[in-house]
Amino acid sequence: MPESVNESRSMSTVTEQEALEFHARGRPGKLEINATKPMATQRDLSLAYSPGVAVPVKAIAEEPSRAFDYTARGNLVGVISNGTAILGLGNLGALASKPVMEGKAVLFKRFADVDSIDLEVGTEDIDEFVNCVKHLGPSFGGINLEDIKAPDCFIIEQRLREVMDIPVFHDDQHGTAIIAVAGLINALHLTGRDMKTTKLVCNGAGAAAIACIELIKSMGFTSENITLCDTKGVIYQGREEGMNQWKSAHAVKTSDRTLAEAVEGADVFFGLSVKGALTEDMVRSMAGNPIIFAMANPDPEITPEEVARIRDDAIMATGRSDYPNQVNNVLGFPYIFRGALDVRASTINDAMKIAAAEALANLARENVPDEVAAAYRGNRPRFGPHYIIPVPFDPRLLSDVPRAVARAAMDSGVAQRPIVDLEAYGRELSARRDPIASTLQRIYQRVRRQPRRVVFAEGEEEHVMRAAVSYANQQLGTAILLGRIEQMEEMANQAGIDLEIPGIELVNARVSRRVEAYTEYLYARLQRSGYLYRDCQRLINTDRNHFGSCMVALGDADAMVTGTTRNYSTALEDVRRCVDVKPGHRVIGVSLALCRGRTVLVADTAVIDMPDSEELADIAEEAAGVARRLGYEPRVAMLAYSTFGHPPGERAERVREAVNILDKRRVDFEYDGEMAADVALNLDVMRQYPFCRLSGTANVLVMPAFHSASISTKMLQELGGSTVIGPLLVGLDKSIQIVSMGARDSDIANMAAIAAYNVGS
Ligand SMILES: NC(=O)C1=CN([C@@H]2O[C@H](COP(=O)(O)OP(=O)(O)OC[C@H]3O[C@@H](n4cnc5c(N)ncnc54)[C@H](OP(=O)(O)O)[C@@H]3O)[C@@H](O)[C@H]2O)C=CC1
Ligand SMILES: CC(=O)C(=O)O
Ligand SMILES: [Mg+2]
Repeated sequence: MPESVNESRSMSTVTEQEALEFHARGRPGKLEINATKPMATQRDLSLAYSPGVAVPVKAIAEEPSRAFDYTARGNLVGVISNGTAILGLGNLGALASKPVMEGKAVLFKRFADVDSIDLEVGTEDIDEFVNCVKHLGPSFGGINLEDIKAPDCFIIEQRLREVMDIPVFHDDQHGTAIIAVAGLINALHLTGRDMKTTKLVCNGAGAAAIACIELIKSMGFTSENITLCDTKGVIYQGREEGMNQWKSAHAVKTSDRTLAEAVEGADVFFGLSVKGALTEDMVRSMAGNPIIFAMANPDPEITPEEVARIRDDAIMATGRSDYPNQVNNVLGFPYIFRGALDVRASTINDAMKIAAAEALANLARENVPDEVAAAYRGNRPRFGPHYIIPVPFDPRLLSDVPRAVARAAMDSGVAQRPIVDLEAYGRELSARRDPIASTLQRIYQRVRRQPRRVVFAEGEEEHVMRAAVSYANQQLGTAILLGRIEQMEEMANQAGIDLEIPGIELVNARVSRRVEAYTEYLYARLQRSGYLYRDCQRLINTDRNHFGSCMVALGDADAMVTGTTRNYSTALEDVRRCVDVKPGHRVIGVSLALCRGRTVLVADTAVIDMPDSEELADIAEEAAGVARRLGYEPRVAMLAYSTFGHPPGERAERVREAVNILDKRRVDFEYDGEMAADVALNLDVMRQYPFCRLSGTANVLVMPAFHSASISTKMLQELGGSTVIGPLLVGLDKSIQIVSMGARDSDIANMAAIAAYNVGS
C-alpha cells in the first residue's frame, strides 16, 4: 500500500458539472425497469397477463409463500426515505433524496444482483411514514430505510420491524455500524488495543452514531469508555438540552463538556456528524496511534491530508472512495440483504450483523485476490494501517459476506428457507458478479497507479475535451489535447469546461518544436511509398492523427485516442502510417459485449474484411490474448452459420480450416468450431455435441467476417440492450485506440483508460 496520503489518493473527486451531466444524460436518473419474460406474442401476453396471470394469483392467495416462486418479491428491496438526513447534507426533503436512493438501488444491483426500487415518501410525520411503508410490505422481500433523521428513524424502524414479516433495516444505523465495527476490529488489532480498555469518542449522536455505539458495546467496549457528542457538546448524565431517550442511554458521568475536552487522550474518534467537526488541535491531543474514522459524507470531519500534516501514527478512515480505508455502508447493505433474501430471513438480527462485520474484518486480513492486487500494480494491498477494510470492488465480498449472513440467519433461527450447501451457495454468489464493471474498475485502478500521458487527438471537440477533463480528474495521468489553443480555450469557455486543471496539456501541432522530428520520422517511413518530404510535413502540421501518432511513436506520449471526427478505417490508415504492427501480431478489433451479467469478446469487429483461414486463426489468437489481459480464461468459438459440418458450405469450410490451423499451432487456449452462435453461447445446445472441446459456453466469439462481427455487435447493443465497449484496436506496436464517430465523452474516457492500460502490453 502507498505510504503517504497524497500518494494513496486513488480517485479524484468529480466536478459538479460532471455529476449533473452524469445524472441528466440519456434517460434521466440511474434506473429503469426491465422485463424478465418475453412479451412478444399473443401467447406471451396471455401467460404474463390475463388470463394466465390469474393462476399464480390464486396460488399465492392460497399460500402466500408462493409469491417468492411466482413474482420478483424474493429478490426485491424497497429503498425508502423521507429525505430528512440526506448523507451529511441535512433535511432537504423527500424529492431531493431521490438521487441518493436511486444510487443505493443501483448499488444493490451492481454489487449483489439485488433488484430494488427507490421510494421517496413525502412526509415527516412518523405515523404517516410508518403506515405508508407498512402497507407496502407485500411488494418486497426486504425494506432498506435510508437517510431518515434521528430520533425519528429509531421509532420508525422499531415500529416497522414489529409489524412487518420481512427484514427492515435502517442502513444508516446498522449498515454503517457493521462496516465501522469491521474496520475498528482491525484497527484495534493493528494498534494492539483491547476493546475493554479503549477510549472512544463519537461525534454525532444520530442514526449512524447511536447504532455504531450500540454494536460496539455489544462487542465488548465498556460504557464508561465511550463518550458521545452532538451539536450541544458532550452527552453527559444530567444534561437536559437537546436530549432524547437514545442519547440518554449512552450519557456518561464526566466533567467534559466539549468535543475538544472529550477527545483529549482518546484512542478512537468516530465522526458521524458533519464536515470539518474535528480540528487539527483535537487530533494533536489524541493518544498515540489514534484511530480516526471521519465518516461524514460527502465531506469527512477531517481529511486524511489534514491528519497527516499533524501526525503520522494515525489509522485514518473516511466514508469516501477517494482515500484508502473507505468505511462506507456500501460494503454492507448489498451483501447483507443478499444473504437475508437468499434464506428468506424474517429479520436481520444482531447475529447476522456481527457475522457480516466479522466476515468483512477477516477479508481484509486475507491475501487479496489477483483481481484486487492488479488494481494496485505490484503493490498488493496488505493488511495494515492503510488497508483495514476491503475495497468496494473486492469480488470476495459477494461470496463471503452473504454466506456469513445466511449462516448466522440459519443458526439464529430466522431463516425460512435454509441453504443446505453453503459452499455451493458461495459459487452461485460469485456467478452473480457483474464482470465487465470489475474489468473496467481494474483497468482504471491500475492506470491510477501508473498514470499515463494520453493524446486526445481531436482536442477541439467538446466531448473530447470533456473526456480529457474526466481522464485528468480521475488521476489517470496527463490528457494532452491536440488543437489550436485559442479555439480550444474558446470552446471550453463556451461549454463551461475548466481546462486549467492539473493533468491537462494543450498542444498545437503547428507551433510545436517537435514538428521537424516527427516529419523526419514519417518521411523515413513513407518515402518509398510515394510521399515527398513536404507531404509528410503537411500531414504532421495539419493532421492531428498523424501528429498524435508520432508523439506516441517517438515517446512524447504513451498512448492516443481518436476517431470521433473521422470514420474508423480512415483514422486507422492515418495511425498505420506512423505506427508499426507489433512483430508476430495482426491488427484487429475486439469488442466487449456485456449482456445480462455475461461478457463476451467479439472479433474481428474492425479491420479484416473477409478473413481467410490463416487470418481467422490469427484473430482467434489475438482475441484470446485480449481476453487473458482482461482477466478471462479464453474459450474461443469459431463461429459460422453451420455447426460441425452441417449444413456444408464454402464459408463454413474456411472456418473449419482455421480450427485445423489452430490445432497445428498448438495454441494454449480452448477453441472449437465451426459452430453456430447458439451452440457457442447456450450450454444445453452445446451439450448436443458432446465431442465439443469447449469446457463451457464461449467467452470469445471469432466471427467469420468483419460484416457479421460488426452487424451482430451493433444489434446486440441496439436491440439486446447490451453494453458494448470497443472495438479495441489490438496488434499495434503502440497503444492507440479509435472510438467510433459519435462516441460520447464517457466512451472516449473509457477508451483512453484502456489505451493507457495497454501501454507496453
Ligand atoms: N460512512 C458511512 O457509511 C455513513 C456516514 N454517515 C454520515 O454520518 C452523518 C450523520 O448521519 P445520520 O446519523 O444519518 O444523521 P442524523 O441526522 O441522524 O444525525 C446527525 C447527528 O450529527 C450531529 N451533528 C450535526 N452537526 C454536528 C456538529 N457540528 N457537531 C457535533 N454533532 C453534530 C447531530 O447532532 P444533534 O443531535 O444535536 O442534532 C446528530 O446527532 C452524515 O454525515 C452521514 O453522511 C451516515 C451513514 C453512513
Ligand atoms: C453512506 C450513507 O448512507 C450516508 O452517508 O448517509
Ligand atoms: Mg445514508
